[in-house]
Amino acid sequence: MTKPQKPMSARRMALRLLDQVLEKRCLLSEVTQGPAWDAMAPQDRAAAQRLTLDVLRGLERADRLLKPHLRKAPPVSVQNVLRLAVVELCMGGAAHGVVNEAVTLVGSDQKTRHLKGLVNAVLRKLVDAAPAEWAILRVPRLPKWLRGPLVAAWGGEAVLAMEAAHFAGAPLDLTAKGDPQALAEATGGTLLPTGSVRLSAGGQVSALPGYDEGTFWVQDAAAALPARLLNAQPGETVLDMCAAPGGKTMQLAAAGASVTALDISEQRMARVRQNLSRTGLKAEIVTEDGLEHQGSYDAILLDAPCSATGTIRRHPDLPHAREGDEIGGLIALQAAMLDHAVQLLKPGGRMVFCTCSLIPDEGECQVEEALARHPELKVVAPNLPGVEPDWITPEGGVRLRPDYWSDTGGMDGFYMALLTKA
Ligand SMILES: C[S@@+](CC[C@H](N)C(=O)[O-])C[C@H]1O[C@@H](n2cnc3c(N)ncnc32)[C@H](O)[C@@H]1O
Repeated sequence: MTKPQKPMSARRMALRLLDQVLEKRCLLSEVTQGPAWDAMAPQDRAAAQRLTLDVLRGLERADRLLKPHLRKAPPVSVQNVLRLAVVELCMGGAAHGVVNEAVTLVGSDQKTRHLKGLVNAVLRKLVDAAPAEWAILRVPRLPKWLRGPLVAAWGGEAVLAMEAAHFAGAPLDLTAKGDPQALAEATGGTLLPTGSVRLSAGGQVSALPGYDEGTFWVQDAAAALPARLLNAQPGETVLDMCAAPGGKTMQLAAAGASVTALDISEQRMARVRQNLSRTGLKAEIVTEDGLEHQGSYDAILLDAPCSATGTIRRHPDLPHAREGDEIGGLIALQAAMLDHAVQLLKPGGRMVFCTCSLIPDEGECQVEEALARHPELKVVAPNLPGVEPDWITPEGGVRLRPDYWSDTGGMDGFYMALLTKA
């Protein structure tokens, strides 16, 4: 009989995740699963995830602190041990424990054991001065593949502000199934002008009052706006054309609409089912390619697949795991889905097109081009509480950016437009 394996420690798992993101270019969501992950206690999984996110956000600073002490770059797995240790030291970790743990981690692998002395020496040199130096280094920059297009679209100053927002990370935003004021009071959160409830990050979501009863779900304040813009009415037939994991499906169902939640991915659809079951909300589930779907709806929400570059505050793995080469294909898919959604919409019906992208080709340009292809479409000016006049774009959509609301915790980058079909 094989002996059951001891669950991995949070640091060891964080290193494995960093290797997979930085070497194999996987997204964290693709690798935070599997037997080793499942075997860990929930608090260790949370700690591993937090350490990984901290290192990815601070990677540029960690490398700048390490560089003067490394004549030659060690193997990536050892670099990651050093990066993790530096980030922990600079974020207030106890020096003795952090250094010992790093040396132990390098020593436990036969291939890197010979580098224990180097790791010990480098970290001991950094222990005293690193935290103060860390604090004055520049805010980590986005990689070139993304920074270039963003500077072209929004200007250098705005991109610096976005990078500051990415580095700061994101608070925890909730959407209420019912009264948001009551949710804010029950959870001790702040009611935001757009109707979401904001809490500081770090708490255990499932321990919040009302979680088991399904009185809320986690959803960034920006991501909660497209469904509000669609303003589904009780009894209306609404298609959520890219539904998983279901944040917007739940909003539409909570509004009393008769919702069809469609997504191409069966695996992701499982999350929609879980979310609906926890919140006691109802939707018809269809697992299908949206481009093949047939039907006729009063309203459609098209939250199209995109580069997700608006979510880097919460997913700092994305700029490291991607290089932008998939964006051309995504833009073509978004346009095809928009065209198909127009066919599925009843005359007089309305549709929200949205993407969690910061790249105008996936937002503003899509709507401008759809208006040219479909003379029967018109943009309706948004009329939503909390939406500031500066956020409205020339073609009539809403542009949200991570550097907005900078004093109160920011928001994801998003684009959305409400369209009606004559
Ligand atoms: C941005 S996510 C949707 C997020 C979701 N609306 C929410 O609020 O929770 C995009 C989704 O599009 C789905 N998708 C990609 N291509 C699709 C297609 N051809 N038809 C339907 N869904 C598709 C992906 O599986 C993914 O779940």
